[in-house]
Amino acid sequence: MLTQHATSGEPIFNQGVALYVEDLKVSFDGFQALGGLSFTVGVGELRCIIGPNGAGKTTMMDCLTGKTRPDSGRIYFGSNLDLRRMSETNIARSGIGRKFQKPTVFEALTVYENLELALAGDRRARFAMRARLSADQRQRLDEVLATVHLKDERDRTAGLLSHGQKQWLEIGMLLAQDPKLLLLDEPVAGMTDEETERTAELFLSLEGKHSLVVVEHDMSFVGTLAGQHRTVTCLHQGKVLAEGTMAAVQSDEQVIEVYLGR
Ligand SMILES: Nc1ncnc2c1ncn2[C@@H]1O[C@H](COP(=O)(O)OP(=O)(O)OP(=O)(O)O)[C@@H](O)[C@H]1O
Repeated sequence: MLTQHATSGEPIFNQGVALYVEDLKVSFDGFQALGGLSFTVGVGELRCIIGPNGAGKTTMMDCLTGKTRPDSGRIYFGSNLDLRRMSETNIARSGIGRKFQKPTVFEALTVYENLELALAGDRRARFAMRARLSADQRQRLDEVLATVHLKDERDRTAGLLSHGQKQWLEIGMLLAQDPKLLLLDEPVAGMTDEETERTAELFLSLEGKHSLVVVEHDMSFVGTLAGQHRTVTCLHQGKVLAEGTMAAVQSDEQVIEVYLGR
């Protein structure tokens, strides 16, 4: 790890680590939401984070995006960027995209127009016109449409999409900006079983091209994502309680005690 870290620019992934979190602590009015959280996510890794309500998952995501400032600890993106010293804007520009639980697409615009806005980078820019896109950009959006299963809905008003399709559109809006790290907060909440399955396929198809951190309570979805080999991290009281394969975490006595139940 370098001793001098930058506060803007692109992450350098020369050590195979996309995200490095060490001993992160956050308190709200004396209540400790994160109590020494440490974990790393590899470049191109798909990592699921689970844990009971109040475990600190959202607070952790808020620290990664600069929304919440930790009291102490370290967060590095790549080997060079010190996220604790970066503004929310610079963190987003460096390639960290976050999707919140509730979709926030522009309902009155078409699917394609939503993607155009995302590509423009500034979601307030309501005048991003199709004609202004370069051939490369149009190709990129076509690829995104295919990736998020919305090719046939391209000219549909976003407000008319199903809940699952709106979630995919929002993921597409993130992908339009080609983030290196995607943070996804309860992405399948409220989805039908079929939509959930397709979302798992989508995330698995993104593995390797992006690093993904998925916070989710739906254990069957987490099981599909984790398969036999990927790492799952279980948080409890603002710390890592257990980390390992799905099978290992699911059979961990402490995880059963505080989260999965008997
Ligand atoms: N702004 C805040 N002010 C005070 N307490 C907060 C604040 N944000 C979070 N907390 C508390 O910190 C703890 C961790 O909350 P957090 O939302 O990070 O948990 P979580 O793991 O995301 O839970 P859930 O699964 O319910 O979303 C909770 O006890 C919560 O009440």
